[in-house]
Amino acid sequence: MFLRRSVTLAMSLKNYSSEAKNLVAVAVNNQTGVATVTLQRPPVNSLNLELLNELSSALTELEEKKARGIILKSSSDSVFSAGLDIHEFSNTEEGRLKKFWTALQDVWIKLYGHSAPTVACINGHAPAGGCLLALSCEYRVMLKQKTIGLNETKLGIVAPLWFIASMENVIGRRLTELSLTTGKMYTTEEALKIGLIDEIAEDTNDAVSKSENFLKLFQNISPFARSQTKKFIRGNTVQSLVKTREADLKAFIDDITSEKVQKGLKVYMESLKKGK
Ligand SMILES: CCCC/C=C/CC(=O)SCCNC(=O)CCNC(=O)[C@H](O)C(C)(C)COP(=O)(O)OP(=O)(O)OC[C@H]1O[C@@H](n2cnc3c(N)ncnc32)[C@H](O)[C@@H]1OP(=O)(O)O
Repeated sequence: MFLRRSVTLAMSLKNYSSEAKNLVAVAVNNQTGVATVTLQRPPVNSLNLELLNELSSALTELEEKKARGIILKSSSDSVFSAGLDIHEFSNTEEGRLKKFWTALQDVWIKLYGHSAPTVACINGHAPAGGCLLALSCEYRVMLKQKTIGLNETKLGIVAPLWFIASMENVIGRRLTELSLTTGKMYTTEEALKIGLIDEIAEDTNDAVSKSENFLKLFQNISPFARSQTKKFIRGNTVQSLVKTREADLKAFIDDITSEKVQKGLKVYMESLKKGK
């Protein structure tokens, strides 16, 4: 019965792009029903509106098709995701800004509360929004010699409450406060020490295999019992954004379009380019 469902899943999943480019690829293993969702927007998988929309559709379809697990990874071995595409912030066209933030909220709500067990296979650096995606999963395997963290204060911006909650639910309030206020980027080894990640991998193959091993823990667990338990544990966090989406969107638009933040972002982008 399970095998039949898996085959259906594999056959019905398509590439998630409404455009010519595919920014997110989904591959489902016929035997296990586990989906590998790969971010593929070179050079750094920065999250723009189109990528977020594709990721959101992929997560919906994997929910509908009852995927048995999700591994979220990058097509690059260097960067998992550089976080939100900073170019979206300088686009002050309000219509697009609204769609962009709403798409990010959608992705977070779907990923954080997904019925399937989720693993972030962090095969590269994961600052800011990249770290948020990883924190939204249930388990994190990260390549050695990379960095991860919520560094928003370094850009002169304030991480929304749901970014903060995502970290707090993993490493606790004290460390979250220190991490966010200082905009700390942790090395892989430091991240393991504080519980921000669960395992270190030598390379991407090793990371995928460790991610698959985590998902094997659920082979003999009822998917219903597992996902309901996850819902009980994560439900309040998800609801806190669901109930305040409009206010959160307004706060984002007000913050990001302010002259002070725009100036700071310009300086940050220049420093990124100089850092080459
Ligand atoms: C008020 C509401 C709160 C909003 C919340 C925001 C959360 C966010 O996610 S903000 C985004 C924060 N992200 C970062 O600070 C990451 C910045 N990037 C890096 O640190 C590095 O790029 C990297 C460690 C991820 C990768 O380093 P690497 O040496 O491999 O690549 P680079 O040469 O630095 O970058 C290549 C290329 O990509 C551009 N770029 C990098 N990050 C972003 C980004 N987040 N958005 C847009 N573009 C990005 C970088 O400028 C380079 O472009 P050029 O080749 O044109 O110079």
